[in-house]
Amino acid sequence: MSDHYIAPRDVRLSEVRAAIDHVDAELAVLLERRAALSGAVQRLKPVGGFAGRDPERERQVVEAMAHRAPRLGPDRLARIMNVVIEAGLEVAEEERGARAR
Ligand SMILES: C=C(O[C@@H]1C=C(C(=O)O)C=C[C@H]1O)C(=O)O
Repeated sequence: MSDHYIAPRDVRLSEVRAAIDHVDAELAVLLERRAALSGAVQRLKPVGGFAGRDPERERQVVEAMAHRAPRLGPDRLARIMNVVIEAGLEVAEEERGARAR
């Protein structure tokens, strides 16, 4: 076997990793867009940011996503979306602080 031999499994691995990189690139764009939309909502609400958190709305978000992501299921999606939502609220609060300065 030469040093340049690439096992079929490795080809497959790099292909699948490339597919993951592609999905992650899309995910990053969607997460950035979601954070911007969440920031817009915070500016429209009477009480925005962490103080205006709406658990019922967050539950609805997860429930809707669970229909589209049955493999992940509602419990894992709730954990994922909690992090995503908190990240959006953090960005909104940082930007609000920057605007106030
Ligand atoms: C964006 C909102 O504010 C917060 C952030 C949410 C989100 O990122 O999906 C959902 C509910 C709220 O906790 C909203 O009330 O719709």
